[in-house]
Amino acid sequence: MAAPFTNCFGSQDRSIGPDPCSNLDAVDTLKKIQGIINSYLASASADGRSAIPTPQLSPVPKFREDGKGKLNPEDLAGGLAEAVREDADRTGRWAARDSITSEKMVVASSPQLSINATQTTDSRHHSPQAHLAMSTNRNSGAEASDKGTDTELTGSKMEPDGPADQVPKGSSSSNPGSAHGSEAKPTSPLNTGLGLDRIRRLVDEVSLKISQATSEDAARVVAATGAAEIADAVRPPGDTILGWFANMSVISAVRLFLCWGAFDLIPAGSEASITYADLARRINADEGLVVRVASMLTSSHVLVHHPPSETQPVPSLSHTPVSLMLLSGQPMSAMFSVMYKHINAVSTILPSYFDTYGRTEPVGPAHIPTSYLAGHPEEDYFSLLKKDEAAMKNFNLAMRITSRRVPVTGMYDMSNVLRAASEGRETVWVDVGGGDGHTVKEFLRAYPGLKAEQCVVQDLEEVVAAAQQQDEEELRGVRWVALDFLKEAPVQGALVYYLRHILRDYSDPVAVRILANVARALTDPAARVLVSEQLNPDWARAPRPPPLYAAFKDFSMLSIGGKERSLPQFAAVADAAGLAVSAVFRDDATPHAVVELALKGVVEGAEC
Ligand SMILES: C[S@@+](CC[C@H](N)C(=O)[O-])C[C@H]1O[C@@H](n2cnc3c(N)ncnc32)[C@H](O)[C@@H]1O
Repeated sequence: MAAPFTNCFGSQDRSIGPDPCSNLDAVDTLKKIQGIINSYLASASADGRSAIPTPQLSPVPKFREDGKGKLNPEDLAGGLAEAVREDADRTGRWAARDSITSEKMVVASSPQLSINATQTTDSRHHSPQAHLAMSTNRNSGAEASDKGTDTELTGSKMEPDGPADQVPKGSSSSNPGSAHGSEAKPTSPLNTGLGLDRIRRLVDEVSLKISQATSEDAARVVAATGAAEIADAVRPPGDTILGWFANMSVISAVRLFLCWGAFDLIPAGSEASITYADLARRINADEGLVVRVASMLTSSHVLVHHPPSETQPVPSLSHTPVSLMLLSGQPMSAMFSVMYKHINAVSTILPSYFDTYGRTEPVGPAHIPTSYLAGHPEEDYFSLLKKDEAAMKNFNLAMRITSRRVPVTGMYDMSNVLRAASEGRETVWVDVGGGDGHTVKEFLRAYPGLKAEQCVVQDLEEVVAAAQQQDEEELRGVRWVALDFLKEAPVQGALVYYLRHILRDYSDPVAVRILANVARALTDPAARVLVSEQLNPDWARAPRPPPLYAAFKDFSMLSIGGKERSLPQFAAVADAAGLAVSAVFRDDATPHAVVELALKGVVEGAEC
């Protein structure tokens, strides 16, 4: 590993943030949140129920089954309870299996799944029984930890039974893990999510997770996620839906300001602002219209509103750290355009897409929602992108976003890589689908022992040509090689083949094709393929719903025919490509991980 340094949390920092010891103290912030929640809890009714009223719904017929008429909700609660009990049993087994995961695991047997490259459907065929038997790697050198697959809050594995108030009426399940020792209170499905137990549990979870965070950045992610979850638990249910409308309006206003170039016209200095009138004049719009659109952005804290004052007699607008990320040329601004298309624009055609292709997961690479939206369903995502230079440029810029939620370095144990580099190995690192080289750059920065000359970046011809033109100083010496990873093997003989955010763009059959091509380049038994992506639990059987960020990333992948995967799903595609999982390295604040693969037969215990 690279020389660890001690951060303000007194432990090895695993994140490369601009300022891991910034002024925000996540622990203090959490204490304040706790104070607010505690005063709320103190004011809640004494019978243990939330002070938030249960919504009064119209008496519509609810549970119909094949036209056989209404089911008795009481019976349903009993039936549900039974189903939940069975599920809890299964869940318990899965949680137990997942809880033996450690920083580094060795696959002791190959997966029970098989996928062949011509298969046309994917995850629905994955048997829940498919699993990997795992044991702690004696060579890892990393302290074993019982982290669950997700370390963001909702996905945590701290309490496998899930919140007590998610147990439907009639269930005998109790809540032995509650920090308060309270028994699960029977609730009707209508009351789900409104109980005090859930709030107490969330507050405890946030506290615990923050105390476990290894860096300020990681603590911030956990505190922010936790605060949002607590807010969700406290919020009156109608407000939740009204909140969606507000979010839709914020997105629409951001898009208008981006299209009008309005963010760029606001001066960026800390004291600087622009009057509404001046902004309206410069974008050729009515001032009244600008005020209405900008109000969405000031009320959502994207921009700051300055009322008339003695020094500034006319009202004006200024930037926040959020709007500064939306300036032209900023990766997050470029990502907004990508996500707007993948999520918002695609949502307008999704029902028609599934009517046309059937309600199945897209298998791609062609006939995916984004190509259907573009009116060229026969094209795949990247072929369409290649034809639009501006869109391609925007996409590559978007890939550069740096966020603690999508880490690059800090997860993988680089000892072997650095040893090979110091021994003068010619080709150490090949970044397959490495774009403009921004991830290689992060590795070169974080691990000076690795030399640019020992690295190769491979991508589509157009992307490589554009990257070479940029001629970035930090990337001088890196070898650029054009390749189509759907058809060709990368350069042979490297120690590491690194695929970050590649497999998630594709369905299983296509992912197998890519991995099989990479496997053909592995000439050295020590060679490893590193898949750096989100690692999901089996969401349908997980004790808790996924973290919102994890869920949205997977959902947005649907529009390009891709998906985020669980470890058994990664193992299955690897197996079909002649590879096996040799180790897993998890991030400490997000579900991101590096899944290490080796040729089958060279991994300890793996079947040939
Ligand atoms: C989602 S981006 C990931 C980029 C980079 N690895 C990262 O983590 O930011 C996918 C990358 O794969 C490249 N790509 C797409 N199709 C490809 C193909 N058939 N052959 C080679 N590269 C391809 C894209 O140009 C893009 O750079």
